[in-house]
Amino acid sequence: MVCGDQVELRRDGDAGVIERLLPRASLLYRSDAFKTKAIAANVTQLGVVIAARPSFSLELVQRCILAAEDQGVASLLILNKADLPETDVARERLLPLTRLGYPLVALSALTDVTPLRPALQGHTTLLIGHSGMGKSTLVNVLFPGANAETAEYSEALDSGRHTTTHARLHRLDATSAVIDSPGLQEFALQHLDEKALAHAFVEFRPFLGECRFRDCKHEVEPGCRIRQAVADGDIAPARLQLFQTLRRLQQNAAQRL
Ligand SMILES: Nc1nc2c(ncn2[C@@H]2O[C@H](COP(=O)(O)OP(=O)(O)OP(=O)(O)O)[C@@H](O)[C@H]2O)c(=O)[nH]1
Ligand SMILES: [Zn+2]
Repeated sequence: MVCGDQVELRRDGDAGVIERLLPRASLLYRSDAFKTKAIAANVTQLGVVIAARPSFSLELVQRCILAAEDQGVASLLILNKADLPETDVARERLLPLTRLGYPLVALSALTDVTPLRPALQGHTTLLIGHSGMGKSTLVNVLFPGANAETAEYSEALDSGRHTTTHARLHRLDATSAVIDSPGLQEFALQHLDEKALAHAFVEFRPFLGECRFRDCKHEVEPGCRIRQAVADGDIAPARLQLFQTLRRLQQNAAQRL
């Protein structure tokens, strides 16, 4: 069982006995060099916490979104530290994603998180963010008393305590919740095969299955519909490049097994 799972309980005096694990609407995975492990179930929205400072990796943000897409989970860009003057630059760097339709909410966790609240409504949101983006600050403001570890504690995590981190679900109201997982910076992607990976790129979807060759790698093959879409301006070249990078990584991972 993982965080976010839903179960049927049977009452047994003061206790409850888990009778049945209900089917999962989604399941997200984390991974290290050795294995891939389920981290949270039934997430309906991924909240990627980003900030202008320290600088963030656009590739990492995209990898998280792709893992979510694979599970049919929506993504929300949470641009924190909006008080920083470099925020406009960060917003511009995110244009390739907002253009694809991923919503962006800018806020400053230090001063006011209200811009975020409507976006959390009705969702089970899993927060993810690279160290220093302010995810813990945000969780602490949303859930006073939850005591999410801020910077000092995370450094202890980096010194070899990764395995003890686990996800925790905080309820906002009857239909909304936020899952935080200390130390979680990335989801696993390498378990996706080539087809699933291509499908995770939302803008590829209308063209998939339309290449001349069924096993087209969208590389040099004639009649490639995806490369045609890039030429037509329907797919950004950088996104196809990211796909190729991840496809090769995934191929190498498969060969190692
Ligand atoms: N200027 C500004 N600083 C912020 C904001 N939110 C958080 N910070 C600062 O950013 C730093 C990192 O915040 P944390 O909440 O510890 O970051 P985190 O993303 O949880 O990082 P880890 O704990 O390392 O995983 C701290 O010094 C915060 O005070 C904000 O809205 N504006
Ligand atoms: Zn193709």
